Amino acid sequence: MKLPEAFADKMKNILGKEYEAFEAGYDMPRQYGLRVNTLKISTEKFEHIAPFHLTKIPWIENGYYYEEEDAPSRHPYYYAGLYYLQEPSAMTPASRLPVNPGEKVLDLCAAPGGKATELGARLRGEGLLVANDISASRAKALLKNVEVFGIPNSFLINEVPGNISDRFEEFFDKILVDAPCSGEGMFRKEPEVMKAWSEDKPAACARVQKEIILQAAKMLRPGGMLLYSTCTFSPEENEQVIQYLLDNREDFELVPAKGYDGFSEGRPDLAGGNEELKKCVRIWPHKMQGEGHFLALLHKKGDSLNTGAAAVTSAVQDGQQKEEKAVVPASEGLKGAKNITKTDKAVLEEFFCDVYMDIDWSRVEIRKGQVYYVPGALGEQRGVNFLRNGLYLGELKKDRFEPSQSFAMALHKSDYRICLNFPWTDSRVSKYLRGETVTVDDMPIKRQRGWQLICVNGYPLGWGKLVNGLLKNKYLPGWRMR
Ligand SMILES: C[S@@+](CC[C@H](N)C(=O)[O-])C[C@H]1O[C@@H](n2cnc3c(N)ncnc32)[C@H](O)[C@@H]1O
Repeated sequence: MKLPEAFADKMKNILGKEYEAFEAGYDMPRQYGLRVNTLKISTEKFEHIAPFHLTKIPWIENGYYYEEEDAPSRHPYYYAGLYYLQEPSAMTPASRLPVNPGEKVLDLCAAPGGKATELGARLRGEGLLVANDISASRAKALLKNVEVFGIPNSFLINEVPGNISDRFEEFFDKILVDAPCSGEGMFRKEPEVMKAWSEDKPAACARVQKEIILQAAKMLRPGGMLLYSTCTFSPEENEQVIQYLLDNREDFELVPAKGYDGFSEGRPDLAGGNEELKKCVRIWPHKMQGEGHFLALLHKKGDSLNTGAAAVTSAVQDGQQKEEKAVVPASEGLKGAKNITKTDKAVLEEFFCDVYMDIDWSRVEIRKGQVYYVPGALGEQRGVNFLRNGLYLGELKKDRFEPSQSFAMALHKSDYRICLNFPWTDSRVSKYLRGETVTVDDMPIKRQRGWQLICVNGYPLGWGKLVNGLLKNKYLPGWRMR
C-alpha cells in the first residue's frame, strides 16, 4: 500500500522509531468484526447458536472477530438484528461511554448507526436515545439500523448541532460525538478514504469538530459524560480538539476510560503539553487487532461521577432474561387510554390481545392512521427535523390494524402469541426474506387466519398473514434479501 507522502512524513514525526512497525501494518490483512445486539440475545447464547468462526475481541464485551468466508451479512440472524457488522476498533467509543437504562443519551453524529445501535441496546428500552446526523441520506440508513436492532425509545433527527443546542440545553446525561474526520485510521480498511485524503484535510475537519464539541458540551447536563472519538491519527483532530474544549469550558475534565493493555495514552506533546491529555486513548493498528482510533471521555463538573459499570453487565445479560419474561396482553391497558378514540381502541384491541408486551398507552400517538409508541422524557419537540419519534407500531386501516416491520423487530418471540418459527437451515427462511410466498401446511399452526410473527430459531424476522391456508408475505419490500 503506497501511503501519501505528506501523511507518511507526518506519521514519522509522530511515531519516531515506531514508524517502521506502523507502516508494515498496512500489509497485514484487515480484521472483520461483529457486535452482538444484547437487546435481543445474550453473548453466551449467541456463541452457542452462531454458525461462524468467532474469536472474542478482548476489549469489547459483546464483540467478536469473524472470518471473511463466514459471510454473516447473508445469514438470517443478521436480518433478525442479532448483530451489527463493525470494524473492531470502531466498537470502542460506545463501549467506553457508560450508559444506564433510563438515561437520556445523544449520539450527535450518528449515521449509519454503528454506535447508536449499541447505545440504544444498553438503554434496554428505558430512557431516550436521540440520534442525529446532518446528512439526510445517511440518516435514512441510521433509521433502518435502529429499526432492525429493535430499539423502541429513539428520536431520530436530521439537524445541524447548532440548531438543536438551545432546545436541548443541559438535557442529556450522556453524549457521544463520533466526529466527521479525515479518516486516516481507515486507510487499510477503505483505500478510497486514502484517495480522498489531502494535507489540509485534518485542519478543515478540526474546525468542524471544534464547533460540534462545543455544541455537545452545551447539551450535556452537569455531572454528565461526553465521549469524543475519531478514526484518525492527526493531533489537530484529536488531542488539540480536546484541549480546545478544556480551554473554552472550565467545567469539563478528562476522565480515564475503562482500560485495555493494547490501548495507548493520548499525546500531550502534540497539543501544548497538558499532561491530562494522557487520559485520552489512542488505538494504533500496529499494536492491536483493529484500525486506528482516538477517544476521550469527559465529565461535566457539577454532580457525582456516574461510571455505570453495573449497567454494562446487566445490559449484556438482558437478552437472556427478556426471552423468559411473560406478561398480560397489551390490550388490557388499552381500555383506560384517554388519548385514543373508541373506534380506534376497538380495532387495536383485536390485534393487541395477542401482544404480550408492556405498553404504556398514554405514550401512543395516532397521526393520520399511523400508530407510534413515543418515548417518555422527550417533551415538546416541534420544529425539530425528525425522521422517527419512537417506535412505529403500524397503521390503522378502516376496520383493521396492520403491524409494521419495525414493530416485529422490537418484539421478542414471547411477546406475540401467534408465531411461526423456522430453523435457519430451512430454505423457506431465505424465501421469506426475498419476499416470496412460502407454504406452511406442515407446521403446527395456532390460528388458521390472520397475523403470524415469522421467526428464525426464535428471533422475529417480520410478519406474515395466513389467508385460506396461504401465508401472505408481509416482509418489508425495501428490506428484502437480494
Ligand atoms: C464518523 S461518521 C459517524 C459514524 C457513526 N457514529 C457510526 O458509528 O456509524 C461522522 C458523521 O458525522 C456526520 N456529520 C458531518 N458533519 C456533521 C455536523 N456538523 N453535525 C453532525 N453530524 C455531522 C456525517 O454525515 C457522518 O455521518
